[in-house]
Amino acid sequence: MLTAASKILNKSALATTTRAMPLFLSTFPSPTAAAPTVPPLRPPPSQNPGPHLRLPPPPRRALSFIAAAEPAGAPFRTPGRTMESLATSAAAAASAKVTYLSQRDAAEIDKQLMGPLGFSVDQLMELAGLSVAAAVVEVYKLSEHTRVLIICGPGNNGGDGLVAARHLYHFGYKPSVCYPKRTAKPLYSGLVTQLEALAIPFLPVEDLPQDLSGQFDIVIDAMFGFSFHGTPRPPFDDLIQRLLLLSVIGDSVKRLPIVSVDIPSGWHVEEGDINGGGIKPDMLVSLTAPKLCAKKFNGPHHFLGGRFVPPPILRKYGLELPPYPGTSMCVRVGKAPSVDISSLRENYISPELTENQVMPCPFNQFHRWFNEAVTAGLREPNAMALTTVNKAGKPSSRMVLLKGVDKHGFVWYTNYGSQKAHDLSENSNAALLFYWNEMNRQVRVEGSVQKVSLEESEKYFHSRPRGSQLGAIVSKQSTVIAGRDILQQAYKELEQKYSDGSFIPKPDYWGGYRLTPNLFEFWQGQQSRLHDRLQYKQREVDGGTVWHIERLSP
Ligand SMILES: NC(=O)C1=CN([C@@H]2O[C@H](COP(=O)(O)OP(=O)(O)OC[C@H]3O[C@@H](n4cnc5c(N)ncnc54)[C@H](OP(=O)(O)O)[C@@H]3O)[C@@H](O)[C@H]2O)[C@@H](O)CC1
Ligand SMILES: [K+]
Repeated sequence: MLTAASKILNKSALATTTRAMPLFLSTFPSPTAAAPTVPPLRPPPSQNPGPHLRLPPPPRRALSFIAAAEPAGAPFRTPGRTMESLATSAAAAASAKVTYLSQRDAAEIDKQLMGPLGFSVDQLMELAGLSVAAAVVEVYKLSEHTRVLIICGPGNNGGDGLVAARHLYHFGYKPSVCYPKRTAKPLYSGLVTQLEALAIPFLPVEDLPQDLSGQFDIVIDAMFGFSFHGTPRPPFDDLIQRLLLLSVIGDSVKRLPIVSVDIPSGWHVEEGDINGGGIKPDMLVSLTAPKLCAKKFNGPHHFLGGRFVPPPILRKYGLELPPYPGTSMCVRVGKAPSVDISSLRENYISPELTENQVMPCPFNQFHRWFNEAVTAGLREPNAMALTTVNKAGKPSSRMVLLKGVDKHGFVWYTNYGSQKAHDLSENSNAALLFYWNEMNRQVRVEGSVQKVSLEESEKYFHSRPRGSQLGAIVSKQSTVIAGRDILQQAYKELEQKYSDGSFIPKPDYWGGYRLTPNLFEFWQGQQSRLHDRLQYKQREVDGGTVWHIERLSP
């Protein structure tokens, strides 16, 4: 779904075969050659919403349930129904009110979902297990927590654990399952068969060591959910003892973390850990809505999963739940624990970047990585930090969007009155930085910057949505303004002026820049900080310019 420019460049990138790298590489075209117009480069458009689903009319009992639950009041907002930005939903989730369910209400909701509301147990279990796996991934990085033991009980809580095991396997973890009391129902035997097909080991209780921390990096407690009552019977009493042991082995940082599904097993569903002698999970993934015992959970990570609660249930039980971010299957309840910044570290696991794999031409190598970033579905892979330096040597950086790239350089558009424009008029040297976090990749580009032709700027300006065209006119970029309303007022006036759809002229103070590179560096994060850094620098050879590749120490 790349636009013309990148398609053309993709072709040239593809045409250049990967081969053993000679010391001196492809000739760089003269930067003085007339720069062609660079057609816009855009990340793929968001997916089409697709055809509207036509739902069959609900059965009569569904209608009566929904009608009974319907209040006369204002429309209800379903948590997670809107696609909020991560920032918006993280702020909303941290401050959201949360409703806690009694054991009776939890069981009743379960019945209504699987009765009048038309869900099947398989469906809900699949979504519940996926939520658990998604929450685990958010907190326990694969690189440090590969081996997961999932202890499954005899009911649906155990079923959630079996589903989570399958998803964790597909996410790259190494799950093992302890499932001592199997339920002879097709749903459960199907889940077991699915795990067996993935060669996931099923471990008998007798084969589990007393101290689980030597063999596993996480334990998922999927023994009992909201139907638990009394005190745990064998063999679960023994398994709970092993989880209890974990809280006394190692300190809170090194301890084997326990993730409880819906309820910490052995806890009273409403009262929680009554005698204080129960397990102390590090993470609780509440499903549908937290149960009353979750009020007593004081571990660092409380998540909510089960993104399927329809408005009739929300209304009937007056449920207030945090909004799910974006397309996520889970959301954190309350604030995230504060982190020690110095301890934040990622152990990168990536394919090696070697001299004989990279393209001889850095533009082609850039295109290869850019296309991979697009294919990986990264958000705004064309976002880049632009650093400029004024004549006094004072640097400044900001993010801008790459709008075109070819062998003449990297193009972006801005306001010619902005600070970066002032800096560039005094000093044409600049640096670009692309950071593709999810791929452990970074690309640095350095070079000199010139304005693109008026024709190129005009062409791009008129390819933008009309709202962006008006926004460019409204903003006298980097000047101090008294408030946001000034922008909104000016925008409104312009919107009115051009409401007939007439041509919006490009303002003189808006246009493009092109950075012509003299250096590229491709960085691939690796384990133990032994990162790959391949630098391309220009060299003069026989009157021509060639790119020379060197490996830099990480
Ligand atoms: N919408 C929702 O709500 C969704 C709910 N979902 C999930 O379902 C969970 C509820 O599942 P559930 O009702 O099957 O019961 P659950 O808690 O797994 O355990 C029951 C089993 O444990 C047994 N047992 C009980 N006490 C015991 C004891 N002291 N010692 C030993 N055994 C004991 C009991 O045996 P019994 O006592 O009846 O003989 C029975 O076999 C819920 O928490 C959530 O995880 C999701 O899948 C989807 C969406
Ligand atoms: K549990």
